Amino acid sequence: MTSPSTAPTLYRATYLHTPRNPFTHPDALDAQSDGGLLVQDGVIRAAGSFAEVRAAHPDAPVTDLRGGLLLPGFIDTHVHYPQVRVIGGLGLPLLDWLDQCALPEEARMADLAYARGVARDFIGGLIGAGTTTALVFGSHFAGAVDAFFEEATRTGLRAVTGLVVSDRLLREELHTTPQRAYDEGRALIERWHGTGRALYAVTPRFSLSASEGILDACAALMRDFPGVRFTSHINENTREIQTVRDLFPGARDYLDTYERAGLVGRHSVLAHNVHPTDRELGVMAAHRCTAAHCPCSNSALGSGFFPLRRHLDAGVHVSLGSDVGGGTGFSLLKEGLQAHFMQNLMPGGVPLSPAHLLYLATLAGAEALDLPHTGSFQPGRAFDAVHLNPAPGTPLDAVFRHASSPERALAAAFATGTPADVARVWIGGDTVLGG
Ligand SMILES: Nc1nc2[nH]cnc2c(=O)[nH]1
Ligand SMILES: [Zn+2]
Repeated sequence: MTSPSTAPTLYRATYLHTPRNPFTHPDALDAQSDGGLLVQDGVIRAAGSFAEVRAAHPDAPVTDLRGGLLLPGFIDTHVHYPQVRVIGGLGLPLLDWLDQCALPEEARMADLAYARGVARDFIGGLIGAGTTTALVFGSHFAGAVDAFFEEATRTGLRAVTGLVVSDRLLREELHTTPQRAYDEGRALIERWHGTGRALYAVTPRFSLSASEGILDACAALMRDFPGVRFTSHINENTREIQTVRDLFPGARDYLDTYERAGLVGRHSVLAHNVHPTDRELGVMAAHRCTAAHCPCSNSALGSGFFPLRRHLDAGVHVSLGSDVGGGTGFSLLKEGLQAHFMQNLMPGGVPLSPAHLLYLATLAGAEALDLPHTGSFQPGRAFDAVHLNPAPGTPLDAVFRHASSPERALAAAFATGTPADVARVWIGGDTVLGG
């Protein structure tokens, strides 16, 4: 039995979205300076100019959002739940930062009451930045992962997450065994995968902290529960890469440590990939897996410049991640700007237009996570949206009021927008912030 329909709403706004990929389609950006989106039961039913949608739906009540910009909700494809309270540990390279900043805090997640508070801080931060879907690196503790799914359910966030598993070289209290990794993962999958908006992601932390046995346990979960997603880290830092080489002498490269276990596929999202080989890029493209680019983190931890051109030339799908707390905050506007800066500064960088940045922050994530009902404003998709409406008197407000085109306003939103400019957020048609 389907539930009865609710009344439609016609949103009137300057809106922009990328129904296509601007790296392959030159006219990918759809910008409506006076646009209309008809939403019913959380789904976009009609989209276009306000005049056109109005004419077809003369009786729908109108919500007037003019004055700001309406964008699809942001999709963050790499962000760590237990690290929200340690954002800002600047000045350390990856392995020192893990030892000194991240892992001591992650050990605190053993305490369920603590974890519940962190889950609130974390999801509040995501939604406050306009993020409506996230692939979230979970906790090493199953209770903390439960707490996360509960908070995601309460808030309405579309969340893909799972138990983080490791069995070497971290801290003793963060280690598990292959059998426990499988058993706890299985219980979490059965409880949460496909429940409401929640999906499960099998998550070995990185090969550096994983034996072959634990990677095999991850592969067993992927085999036994088709449809769960996979995420981990790869090729982030040169010292990390050398250590992985030493730990897996039989592997051709870092990717091969995952590939041999059968963990590289259409539902795999590998974060960073700052230092890939050509072989790795070729295999990632062949398996249609995604590289999650985290430019603020790569800058803060000094990991390096992401070779976007090589990914695109090889045909590897790329999405965006904030990588909180190696990253510096939840805003995908800031990540887009930092990606733009880094591509500008590196030899052979890819010039990124506002359309590229919007795509990376929205549809690219939907494609990475295989969530075709999110990521753009095409009719049939869920109404996941963020309304940027800067306070009067702010520089972004001045640009918005004088912008010569919606695309200019979009560029300014990436250049100077922050969570303070997020006025309202919807997920599946429900207002989850503001309103
Ligand atoms: N940036 C980052 N890289 C990692 N590699 C393994 N764990 C982490 C983490 O927490 N953050
Ligand atoms: Zn990470």
